[in-house]
Amino acid sequence: MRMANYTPMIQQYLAIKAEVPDAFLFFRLGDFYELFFEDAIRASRELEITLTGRDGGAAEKIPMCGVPYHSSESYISRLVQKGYKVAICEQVEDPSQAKGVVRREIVRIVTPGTAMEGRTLSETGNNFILSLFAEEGGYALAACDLTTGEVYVTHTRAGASTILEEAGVYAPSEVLAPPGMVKLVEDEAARWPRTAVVTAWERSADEQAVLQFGAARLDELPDSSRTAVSRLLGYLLETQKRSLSHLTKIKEYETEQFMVLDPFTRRNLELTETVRDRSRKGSLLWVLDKTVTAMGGRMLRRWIDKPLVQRSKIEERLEAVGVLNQDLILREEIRTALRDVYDLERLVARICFGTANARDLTALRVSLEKVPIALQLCRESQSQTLRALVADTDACEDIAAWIASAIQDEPPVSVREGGMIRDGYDPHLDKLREASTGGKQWLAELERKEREATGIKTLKIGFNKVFGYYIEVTRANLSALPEGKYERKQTLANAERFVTPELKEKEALILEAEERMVGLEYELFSELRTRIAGENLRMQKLAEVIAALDCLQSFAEVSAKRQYRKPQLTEGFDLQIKEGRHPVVEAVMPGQSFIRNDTQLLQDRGTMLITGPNMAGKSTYMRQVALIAIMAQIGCFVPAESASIPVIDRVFTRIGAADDLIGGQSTFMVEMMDIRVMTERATPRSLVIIDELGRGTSTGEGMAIAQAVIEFLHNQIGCKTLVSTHFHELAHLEESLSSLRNYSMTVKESGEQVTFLRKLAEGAASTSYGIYCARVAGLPGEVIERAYALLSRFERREAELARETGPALEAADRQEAADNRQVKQLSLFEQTDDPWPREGKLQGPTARERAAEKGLSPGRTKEEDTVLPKERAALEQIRRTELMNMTPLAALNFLHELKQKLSE
Ligand SMILES: Nc1ncnc2c1ncn2[C@@H]1O[C@H](COP(=O)(O)OP(=O)(O)OP(=O)(O)O)[C@@H](O)[C@H]1O
Repeated sequence: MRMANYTPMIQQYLAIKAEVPDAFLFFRLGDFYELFFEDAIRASRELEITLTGRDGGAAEKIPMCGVPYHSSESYISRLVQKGYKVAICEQVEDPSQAKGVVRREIVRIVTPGTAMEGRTLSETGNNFILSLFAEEGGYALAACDLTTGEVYVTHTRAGASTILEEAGVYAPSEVLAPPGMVKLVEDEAARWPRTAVVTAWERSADEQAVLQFGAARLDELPDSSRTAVSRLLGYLLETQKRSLSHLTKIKEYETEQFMVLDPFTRRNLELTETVRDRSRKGSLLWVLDKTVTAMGGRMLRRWIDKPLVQRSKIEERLEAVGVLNQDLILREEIRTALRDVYDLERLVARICFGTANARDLTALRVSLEKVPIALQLCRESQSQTLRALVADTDACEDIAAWIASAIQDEPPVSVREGGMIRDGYDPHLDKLREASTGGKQWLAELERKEREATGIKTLKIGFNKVFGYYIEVTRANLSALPEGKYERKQTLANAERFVTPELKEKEALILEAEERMVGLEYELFSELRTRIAGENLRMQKLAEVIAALDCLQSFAEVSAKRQYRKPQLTEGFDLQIKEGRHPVVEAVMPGQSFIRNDTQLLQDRGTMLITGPNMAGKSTYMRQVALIAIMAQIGCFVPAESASIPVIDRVFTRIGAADDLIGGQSTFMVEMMDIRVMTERATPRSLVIIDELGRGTSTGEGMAIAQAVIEFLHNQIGCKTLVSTHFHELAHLEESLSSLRNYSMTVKESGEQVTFLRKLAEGAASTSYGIYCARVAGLPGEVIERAYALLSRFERREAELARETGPALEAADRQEAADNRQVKQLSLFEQTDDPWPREGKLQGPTARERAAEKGLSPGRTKEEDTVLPKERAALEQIRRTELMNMTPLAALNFLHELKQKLSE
């Protein structure tokens, strides 16, 4: 690009654009923001706006597109929502005063993590920007929501995966990372619930950090956390280019202070959004959220994201929920008072940011006026927790009074056109107002006098922006106007407009008063806004109390509405639930149709192996146990008649296999990686849930892996474990693993009909009803009959074979297991830094290989010798196919293929 040829303005553009190569530059030109060159081409595509060209001094026209200044916000937020950054470049001097090109500067860079308004923000969710930092032996994370002023920081020695896992909990929209970590973060971010822009960033703002948070506070933080905060602030200041006075408080926490829930578990349990369409509806949050304030809604989500592990803290919450649950009137009064409380956190942030208008101040006043009622209700309540929560709370009544005395009840949106400040607030403003009102009276009087003097009844005095005040006379009456005194200003179709020296003189006075009034109002408003901004810490504290109160009442409300019961927290091992229900499945089912089930995970029976056909309710049951534990630890009542829950340090789930295809890895590989993480991290205080382990590989291998994993969890870790499997052959484990118990989801068979009872019973299921499911899915009778015939033949063969070779095989297996268990299991889940363990390590010898070594042929039975190979293949295909996951069309195609193969 040859700069020399460009006009001075384009040269200015290029110089500014060089400062922000990774952002769209919105370049202010009069009433438009213009984009040029590559930015224009891309923006026209992204925003669907017309691309034009402009002469810029070079031979070819420069690509250009633009958006009007007054509607720019929606365009900016559309780009930001798509993950782009937008730099806003304004004219910073009065064009009429400028010599040469008007001076322009970037006044703010809006990025996904720093958007203060627009569609990027949801009212019920935070918008976090994260800063990660790594140094030898430690990792730190600082998180900030600029719209609410929250800043959190944590650090860990546990490794990158722990900090990345923690990062995911924030569902950030933007992450700053040291250049060396960017790739790692991007890979991890692919699993997060929302898209995050990852920026390489290393510039710190150490001095500003001291000013912002105080040296003493920063000194308390570990070095790595301090750097993460400082870099975050550096980025915020560089992009926002303004005061961030609402960022004052850093909240530090340890990851171990909360129950650990890895990203898979969060998703699988559908804590805040569903797996299928990522909607809030259908999630645990959706059921539990009865909050009435925006900040309560956000806090509830954080509570669900981070269940507590400190029993006393959980019990504090449960105590308040208990009182509010019992006392309907108190709960209703609190809800009513809170309903009128606006989003204090975001109001305060806008006030500090300097973007709040008079309506925001009114909203703050209305909110603050309701707060004392809510606080008083808590103070007088039976709940120790509620009383402690509000004990030292400052209701900020003085701030409400300031606003009440200054701001009109219904002020305009604009802060530049007056009409915001009350009479009596400022003597000078009152004087100007009097002058202006006096002037208007004078005009009315003049109109009356002129009508009298001329005898023209329709004569009137009006105002427009170009000519100011004028006297208007219709054409028909012009002749009645005396000569000399009236100066013609404007001619309309059937009227003429005049001015008189007297009118001109008064006009100057009136307009000057109005201009000064508007200016003065803005000054008074800004001064008040700044004064309130200075009190942000007090208001942020209050907002937090209100949010917590809202969450507690929300738990109480939902617990009362859905007949949840208070769980008993314990320090022991045993987890017992009587008549438990799944909170979400129950909520979407009509009436009382959800079938309740008990759970007993005790010291001597801590592993439940659940068999049962597809659709019997195994997954629902296992999730229900995890959700009840989580609900208890966030301090909510639980959907059960009674529940005794030991504090659980981590819930690990592996549920469902179809939707975890990341980076081209097979579902099975993903499953094995998850299992590896689990074997590394689970402790005796963990709850492990594994659904359909090993279904992604061949039956023999799948079963072998399932058994090895169950044995490992049972023998090496001793955690509470729920496993569902379609390998009903695994039921024999009950004999060798002392704490394992078989359960099944019962079904009722009558004739050819199978009814799912959804009731858990002790003992294993005898069959998996796969072919029954195939029938329900609509496969033709011919195939079903053939499948049943083959199955019974296989079962006969199996029984015969077991009689013939069973004792020898079992003895060989037992011997081999005894010899190799330790070695194999350890190599299977060997701790390694390699995130993708090599296949050899994962799989171990197959049943077939082992059998071959021993000269046996368990994988190739007599059945295989008697059944035609193509029938065998077809049968295997039916066995492996997940019919319930198929569309009717896919099932039909599948059938068609089968039939073709069989008739070949
Ligand atoms: N306790 C219950 N009471 C009433 N309905 C239930 C219950 N449990 C499950 N269901 C219903 O049964 C359906 C199937 O349950 P679930 O997915 O848990 O079965 P599953 O045994 O895990 O089957 P699959 O192995 O095919 O995943 C659920 O969608 C739910 O509607």
